[in-house]
Amino acid sequence: MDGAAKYFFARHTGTPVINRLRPIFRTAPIILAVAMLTLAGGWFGHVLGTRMRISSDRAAITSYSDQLLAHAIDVIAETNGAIDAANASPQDFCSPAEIELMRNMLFAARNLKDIGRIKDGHLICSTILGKTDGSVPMPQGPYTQLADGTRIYPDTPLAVSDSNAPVVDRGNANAVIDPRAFDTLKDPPFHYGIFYGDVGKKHLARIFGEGDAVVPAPADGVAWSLKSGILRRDGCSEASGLCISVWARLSELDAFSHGIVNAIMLLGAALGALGGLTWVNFRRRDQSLMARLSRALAHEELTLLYQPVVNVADGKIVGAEALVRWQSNESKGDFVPPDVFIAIAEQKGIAGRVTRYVLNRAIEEMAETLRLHDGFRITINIVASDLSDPKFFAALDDGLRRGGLSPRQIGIELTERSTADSSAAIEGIARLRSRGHIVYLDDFGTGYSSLSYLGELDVDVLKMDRAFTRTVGTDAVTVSIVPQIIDMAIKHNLSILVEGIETAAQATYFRNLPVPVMGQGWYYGKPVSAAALTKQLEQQDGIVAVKKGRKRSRQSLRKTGSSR
Ligand SMILES: Nc1nc2c(ncn2[C@@H]2O[C@H](COP(=O)(O)O[C@H]3[C@@H](O)[C@H](n4cnc5c(=O)[nH]c(N)nc54)O[C@@H]3COP(=O)(O)O)[C@@H](O)[C@H]2O)c(=O)[nH]1
Repeated sequence: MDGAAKYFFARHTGTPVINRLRPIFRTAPIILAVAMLTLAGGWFGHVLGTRMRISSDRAAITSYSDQLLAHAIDVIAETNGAIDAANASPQDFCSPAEIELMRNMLFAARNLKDIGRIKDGHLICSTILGKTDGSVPMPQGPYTQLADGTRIYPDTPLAVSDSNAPVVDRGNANAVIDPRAFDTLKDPPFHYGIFYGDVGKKHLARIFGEGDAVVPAPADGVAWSLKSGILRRDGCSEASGLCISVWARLSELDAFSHGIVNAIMLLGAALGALGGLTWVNFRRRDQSLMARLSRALAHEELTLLYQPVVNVADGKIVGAEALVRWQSNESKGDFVPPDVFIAIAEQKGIAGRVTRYVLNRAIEEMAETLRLHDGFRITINIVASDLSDPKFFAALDDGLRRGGLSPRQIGIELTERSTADSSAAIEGIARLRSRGHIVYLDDFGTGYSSLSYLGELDVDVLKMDRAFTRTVGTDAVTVSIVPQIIDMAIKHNLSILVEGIETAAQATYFRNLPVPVMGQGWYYGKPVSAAALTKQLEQQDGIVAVKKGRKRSRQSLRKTGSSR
């Protein structure tokens, strides 16, 4: 295809467009997720901030309401006191002596404007007017009458001036409350209404405050409401006969609390964004690790080390565990620990590729040694998914055939974790054993299964986790579990491989057990290369491979009497 044809083909199949859109498809969901988390964080911050702000606004309103109530109690006490004293006056009705008496009472009061005597709906005398001609009528406006005969006239035009004030009368006396009695307590943006009367029967008159005719709801207590951006508190006290309503527009309340809400909202948004970016970062890191691992497998960058397994009785090597190593070429030769990349490979579904890689490589590197050392065995670690993966079983068959090995020479290690789905594990283990492989239960005792669960898993060897080995010779509580695990293995007719033997004392402890055990650990040898392990075996068994594919043992050579 020439250039023009290629261009035509590409154009008409839409490839360049898709290629150009690909980064958008890839990044759009990430941007969307981060944006959503940012918005969710902001929303959460806003809700939290608003709650905090409302609770602080409530505290401010409550404190203001308490001040008003305390003052209202004084005002009402003075009013009632003056009316009662006038009614009980020992002087002649509206005599100069009685007017003098009332004037003295007025001077002593701080919140009253006038005190008077009334008869037949007319003011007969008062502290300000003195004795009238009897033609001054009592206020004609609406009033609230209480059970004891008290009448409350809210905001009444006064006879003595052109101002309005609340007037209370009872019996033959009345008192005019100073209309500015609450002026010193005015505190914008708070608004208030002060009601007096019979709280229990909700028979109340507004004596002060703004023209909100709504009578507070609670008989004795407090009610809050938030409507149309107005926060309102209605509080009543039956004992004083007073109800105080205080309200304020949220938008006018303390600018500082607005600042707090905004700050918390921004903090929430920032935390949401941070969470989103961290998630993206982890995802990218996992994905890039995954992509690198995939390339490393394709380029055969992963290597193997082999850790000797010995017969504890005489220290002779009877096997080795293949352990994968990854020195990533792409990140300046960084070592990535196997438990890290195996876990991610398992999550992303490519752990099976690692298992098959390790199996193939181990057979490639160790087949000759395995053929020469009859009782010697290499074990490989597998993951849960391998137990039901046909590719794994095919790779086993293929590897054994290529290496000319018997299945007993390739042992399979699976962890307690991979046996958690017990029915698949039981089936997989049975399949491996029926093919002649020796199956090891790794990390035994670390928690995924109980000791009794062992009976269900038909394995050959129990690998006791090094967490228990470490306790030998110490006072750790778990040391008591070691004999229990050994007993359990004996009871189930299992061989025992003790992991992590690091000291001579530990080696002695396991050597002195009543049953023979295998051991693995730094005391016997750290993981080494295939060549180093082969050398150790050659030294141990006196067997060497003859170069260029002619493989014979010294022993067999000695037996046939031939020399090199
Ligand atoms: N599925 C696969 N899992 C694998 C493979 N290769 C390794 N692994 C698993 O990764 C985990 C870590 O392994 P590693 O870092 O290789 O550590 C092994 C030994 O080096 C270490 N060890 C051995 N002896 C001692 C000792 O005396 N002290 C001590 N502190 N550590 C010691 O133990 C690890 C082997 O453990 P185990 O497998 O339980 O026998 C580990 O879980 C590996 O299984 C792989 O190819 N596939």
